[in-house]
Amino acid sequence: SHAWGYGAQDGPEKWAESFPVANGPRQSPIDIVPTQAQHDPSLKQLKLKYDPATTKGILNNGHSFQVDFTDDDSSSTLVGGPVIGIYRLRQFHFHWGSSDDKGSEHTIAGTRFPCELHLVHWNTKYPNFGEATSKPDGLAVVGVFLKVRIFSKSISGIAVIKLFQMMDVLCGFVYQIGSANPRLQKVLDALDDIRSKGRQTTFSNFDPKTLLPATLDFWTYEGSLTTPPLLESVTWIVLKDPVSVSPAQMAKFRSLLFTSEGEAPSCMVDNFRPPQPLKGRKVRASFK
Ligand SMILES: NS(=O)(=O)c1ccc(C(=O)NCc2ccc(F)cc2F)cc1
Repeated sequence: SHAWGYGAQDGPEKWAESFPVANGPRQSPIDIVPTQAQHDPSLKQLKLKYDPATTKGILNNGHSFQVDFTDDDSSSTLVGGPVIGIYRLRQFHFHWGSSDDKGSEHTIAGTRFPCELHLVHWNTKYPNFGEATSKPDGLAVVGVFLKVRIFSKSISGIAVIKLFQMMDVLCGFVYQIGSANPRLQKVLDALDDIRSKGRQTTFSNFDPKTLLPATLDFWTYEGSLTTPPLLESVTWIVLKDPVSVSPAQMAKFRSLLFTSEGEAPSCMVDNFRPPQPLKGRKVRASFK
């Protein structure tokens, strides 16, 4: 059966048994080595136009949770960057770890982030998402790293931290200075209603643009879905700049379950595939 997961019996090391493309020439994710990426001045600016009214709902699919969008018109699209044509937003979802030292799928020179956001788009030259998933230029996924920051302000903040740490020693109290991402919070607040696999709830009027960093500098390469069926149909667009997330917000991701109600509960954590062989592929950078 095609049942797959992230455990020892059904995880990424076992996927090739049911999905032989797992050992294909353009698998994702990969380790991105910035010094080996080539700046390509012909890459266009990435243009993301999202209409919050296309937000359809939020679902725990047993591997991650996703926010789905209506894609029967081109209200929410990706154009430019490395792609030709118009790609429609289908859904976004995340991959995360059981602790802050892992969780992302792509890595940057071996650095792993606690979480990675994927915004999934499909090429409107094909009739629908399902058709597009089997074409070499069918999908475009924007990857965004989430980074836990203790303090997101300037260097003076570090001085403040030093002061607090001294005070900390003196007063023995623990503080957590703003690293929470307020835009992410609306998504995380919906998770209480979709704790188990198969649960879905209403979710509306959300603009995914609010989850993106200030600059859309990116690396791009030709790859695949990072979960079975691992189809080699994705143009990956991985943003250079991370967005912030707090430890408390990470705990919220980790409160979800892989399992359905009634099954023995299994925490939804470490739902990431490790980096795959580059096999001669070139990674291009949109920035110097
Ligand atoms: N993590 S990722 O961004 O690479 C990713 C994005 C989408 C999917 C997906 O839609 N899978 C289900 C699915 C649904 C329909 C279909 F035709 C094919 C298909 F893979 C899987 C992985």
